[in-house]
Amino acid sequence: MIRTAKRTELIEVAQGRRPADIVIQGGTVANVYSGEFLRQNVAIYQDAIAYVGENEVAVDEHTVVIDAEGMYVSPGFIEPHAHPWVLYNPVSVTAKVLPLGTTTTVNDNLFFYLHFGADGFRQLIEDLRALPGHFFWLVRLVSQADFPGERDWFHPQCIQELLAMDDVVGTAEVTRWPLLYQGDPFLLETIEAAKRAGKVVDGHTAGCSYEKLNSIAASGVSACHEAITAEEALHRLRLGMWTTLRHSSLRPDFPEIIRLITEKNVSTQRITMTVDGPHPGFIEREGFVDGLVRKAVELGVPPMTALQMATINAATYLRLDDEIGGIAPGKLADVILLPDLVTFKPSLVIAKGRIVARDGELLAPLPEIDWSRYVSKKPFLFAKERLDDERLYRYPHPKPDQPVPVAYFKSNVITQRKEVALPSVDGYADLSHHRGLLYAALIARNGQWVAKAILERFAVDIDGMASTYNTTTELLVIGKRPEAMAAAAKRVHEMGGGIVVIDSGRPVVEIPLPFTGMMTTDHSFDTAVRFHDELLAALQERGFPFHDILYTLLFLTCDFLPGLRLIPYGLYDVKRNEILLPAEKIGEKVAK
Ligand SMILES: Nc1ncnc2[nH]cnc12
Repeated sequence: MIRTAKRTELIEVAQGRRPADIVIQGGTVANVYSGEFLRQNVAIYQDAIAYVGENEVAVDEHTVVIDAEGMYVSPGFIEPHAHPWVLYNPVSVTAKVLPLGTTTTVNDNLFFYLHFGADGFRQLIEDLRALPGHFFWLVRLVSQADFPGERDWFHPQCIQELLAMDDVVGTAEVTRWPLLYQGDPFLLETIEAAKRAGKVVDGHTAGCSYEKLNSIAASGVSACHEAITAEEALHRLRLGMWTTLRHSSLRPDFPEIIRLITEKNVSTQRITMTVDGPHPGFIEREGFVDGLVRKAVELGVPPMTALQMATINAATYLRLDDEIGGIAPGKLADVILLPDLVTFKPSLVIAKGRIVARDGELLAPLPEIDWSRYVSKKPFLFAKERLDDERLYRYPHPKPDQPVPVAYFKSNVITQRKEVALPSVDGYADLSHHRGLLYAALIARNGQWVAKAILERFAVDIDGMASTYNTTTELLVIGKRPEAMAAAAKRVHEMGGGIVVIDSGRPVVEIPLPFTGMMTTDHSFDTAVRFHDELLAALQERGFPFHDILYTLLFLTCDFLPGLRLIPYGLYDVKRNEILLPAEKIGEKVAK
């Protein structure tokens, strides 16, 4: 990491021979190394901490002296597993969470890499270096929905070149973890290379048994955030993995999982926490890492332990503890002032030695990003009129005596295969007598294929909606009326990506997402919150029975969660690893 303060100068400040830039006086320092709270002064010089102790340090007329009487002085929070694309974008989410005390985020690169490749992603890394706070990356090794050419796109050389960058601290979660279990050579070689480069290997072992976790640990995975019970978390801890406790909008699991600490009496040294890319409304109402600390303490975790998990533990896992994660001389000056250890809402945030936020207000300037670099000039490679063809959305059903596999939503993101007998009209399934069944189609943005499914228990009364917000970022279209589905799909096509809901022939929700089809280019976080809240309300009014619509859309097209999914190869049964209905080529017959 780059530090501008020279060590010789830090030594001079520590000895009172050079004035500090910032002095925080009279506060109680949370020493996350020793686990003590100590009444001490902290001196900052340029971007680093120079002194922590009881002495008065040298000041001059330029020194900012902060009276921290009655306050706790804590290291800035670290989010070790962020997904900066949930309608918000890297800039707007940083603007939101920095004033909440999160001075470091470590971010998944999935959609940036999928859309821009290694060169474009490198450009984005450079553009985002101007963000206040620290913005690190984890790089994906595979996508979340296999597609033809995936292995060429995620080329070992590209990945290894990215891993050589200082901004990249490791490899990102491999959601298709059975590949690791089977010892996939590309993954194992890249993991080995990452380790040789001193980087971490983030994991994603949802639903993995203790026995199978042994193989995953053996493959080199160093952390996992997918435990949903205290027992599962303990398995990961015992097998030497850094265990990241998750409390997210999709899975607010702390009340259960925190029992790892409050009941099982384990060492917390290798436990960290994540909000795992929550939807914007969740951050608005529950906070970010501050919210995790608050919740953990509310559930009985001692405040020091919660602070350690949110700071030094994360930094140590990330191999950044020589630079960040604690308040000590020589470390980068990421410091927050907390009026109490209940709300954990900082009144002042210092990142890299600069005051970047006060009382929840961002003070630091945001970088001017030239978004036109990242907004595709041709988000769809076919004319929108093609989307009028209703056969794109109808499910083929040439043999009415045989049942049709239906994806039944058991929960927000888990589906179950059901076999349903349906009538057939002109070779297509007729859903008109089955309230609750919907058509779903995933249409390639290049206009070459469409994958189809029938859904149950999504939103019974939805006429039509379309969304590039899904893990393929292709055009996902859902509804009970093909003409409304076509209208929604065409509107998303016109917007160059986004989400549209059509009811009774008119749009009731329109969310433009020109940045990869997942994000706005708006620097205002409030815009993302408004979009999210409108979408969830519109869907719930139309029968959506769950709490997190964005994750339902995101994962309907993934290839790793049970049971039926729409992926570029077709309708996919994940457990059986079987394509039940191959994607149709969109030829002259279907789309003229
Ligand atoms: N696996 C994942 N992919 C995309 N966004 C996410 N947010 C949380 N988990 C995610």
